[in-house]
Order: sequence, then C-alpha cells, then structure tokens
Amino acid sequence: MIEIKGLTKKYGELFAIREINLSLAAGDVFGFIGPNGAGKTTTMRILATLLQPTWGEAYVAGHSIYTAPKEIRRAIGYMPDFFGVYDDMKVIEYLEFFAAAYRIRGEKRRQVCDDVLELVDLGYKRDALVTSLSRGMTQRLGLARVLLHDPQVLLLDEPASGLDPRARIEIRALLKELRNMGKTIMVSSHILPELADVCNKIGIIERGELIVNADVADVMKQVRQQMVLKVGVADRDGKTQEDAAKLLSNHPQVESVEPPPAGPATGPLTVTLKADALDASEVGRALFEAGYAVTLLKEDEINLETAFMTLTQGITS
Ligand SMILES: Nc1ncnc2c1ncn2[C@@H]1O[C@H](COP(=O)(O)OP(=O)(O)OP(=O)(O)O)[C@@H](O)[C@H]1O
Repeated sequence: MIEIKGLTKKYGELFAIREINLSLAAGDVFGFIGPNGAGKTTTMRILATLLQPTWGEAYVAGHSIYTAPKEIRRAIGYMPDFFGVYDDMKVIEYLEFFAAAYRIRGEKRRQVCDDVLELVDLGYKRDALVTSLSRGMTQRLGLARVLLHDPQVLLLDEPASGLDPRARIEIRALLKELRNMGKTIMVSSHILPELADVCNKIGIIERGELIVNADVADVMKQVRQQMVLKVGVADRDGKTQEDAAKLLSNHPQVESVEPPPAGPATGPLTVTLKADALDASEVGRALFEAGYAVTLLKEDEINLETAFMTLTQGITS
C-alpha cells in the first residue's frame, strides 16, 4: 500500500528527510515517531502528493507520486497536523461541503456524512457550529472528513497533539476501529506511548533519517529473549516471600530472582527464567508444592516504550 525508496527532500543544504525506505502492506498500522522537526510532516506531505521530493521513489496504493497524483488523492485520507475549519458552518454542513468536493451526491451524501459522524462519535454535534467544538471534537471532525470517500490509506499527522488525556484515549480508540476496518494507516506522533498499542509497525525518525523501522512483535522479541515473571507470596504459616525467593533462586529453570524495590509497600518478586524454560508452570508448581501462599504469578509485560528505549539506546541521544 505504501512503498518508499530512497526518499529525500532537501531545503538548501538541509535534509528534511534523507534516503527513507519503507514498505507497508494493506492493513498495516505504522506509528511514525520522532521529535519536532524530524521529518514526519515532510514524508506525509510527499505521500499525499502535496510536496515534491528532491529524489527518491514513493508509491501509494500502487500509484507513483510522480505519474499518478490524482489516483493517489482518491486512495488516501490525509489529515494534516493543523487544519482550519470554516466559521459559521454547522458540523453537518462542513462535512457535506467536503463530500460534495469528493463528488458524493444526492441521498448518498447525507447518508455518508451521518455514517462518518457516527463513526467518530459526533452524531450528537451534527447541528452544532464547527467553531463551538472542543479541540478533541475538532480533531474527530477532521478524521470524519478524511473518511468521507472511504479511502484505503490514511495519513494522519499528529492526530492527538494538543489533546487532553481523555480526548487522546478517544482518538486511540478510533484508530483501533479504523484498523479493524482494514485501513492502512500511517500515524505520526512525537510520543511513543500514544501509539504503542495501536500499531503493528513502528518507525523512529530523527533529523530526517529513519533510524528504527520494525515490526512491533520483532522489537518485543529482540528486547526480551527470556521470560520474566512477577511472583507474589503472602506471609503465611511462617513462610515469607523472602523464603520463596530463596527457593526459586535454586530452581533449575530460574536465572535470577530480584526482590521488590525497598519501600513501605512491598511488591512482588521479579523472576527471570532461563532461555530454555517453556512457561511459568514449573515455578508455580515448585511454590505450591512447598506450601507457599501464592498471590500472584504472571508474565511481566514489557511495554513498547521500554523496548524502544532499550533498542535505541545511544542512537537517539
Ligand atoms: N518549507 C520549508 N523550508 C525550509 N525548511 C523546511 C520547510 N519545511 C520543513 N522544513 C524543515 O525540514 C525539517 C523537517 O520538518 P517536518 O515538518 O517534516 O518535521 P516534523 O517531524 O513533521 O515536525 P513536527 O513534529 O514539528 O511537525 C525541519 O528541520 C524543518 O525546519
């Protein structure tokens, strides 16, 4: 759906983006992470055929940005990082205006507008003035607008920037819904956690260069080769969590046992299994058989943020 080869944009001597390569298949959700000025908007504007690269190739839905910009525009929904809404227009009028621009006519136009409004949960604001919407609602209206012509590919430039936590969560939920509809999505953010659970692929761009480009699943695997468990044991019948820690450190499948950080509230043990351990069952069995009151036994979930911090250590500093 998106194929980029050696894509480069220069402004004078400055490389806004430099030799970017990227390949996204149908249904991929690509999180494009980078600090301000890294080159995310430049890449998206080139894909949206609004900006010419200095050199390099880019195809969207099989069409070249050089020879088939019209076809690309039909296939994409591009939501820029900043967009204006017209004064004195109701939400429904705003959408109908754009639907008309996409040549959606007659009965169908009203239906499509109502459908996308429902999708972004703005049905109840149908007759409100666009200028009366909150920033979160305006962003959702912006998303509704780019969905009108049912594009296969969505290019969303920082859709959650400037939103409060609740509105950010709503945007994330909406992205998941679009993902479930099978859309191919490139979505940018300067904050990784914002996109972590939405994407299956992640790219990190810094000073115009794509320094990480990977499947989320591969990143997780690379960062964690061994299983790590959180194990909690209640003090009961003269047996403590500390005793359990000693027992586990001698277990053949256990690599290491770490106590919880010191403090008033005691947490669980962190137990790292050896690379050949299959699952947590042997640890559980050992504790039960020795009569420990196990209150917690679960795999420690690594989050994507931690994973990337580990992977990009030294690269991004
Ligand atoms: N029209 C322009 N003329 C000169 N330099 C530009 C122009 N547009 C962008 N740049 C530069 O290109 C680089 C990449 O900018 P870009 O807008 O793509 O970054 P970004 O990752 O989208 O940042 P942000 O998160 O702030 O939107 C920056 O150094 C920027 O200053």
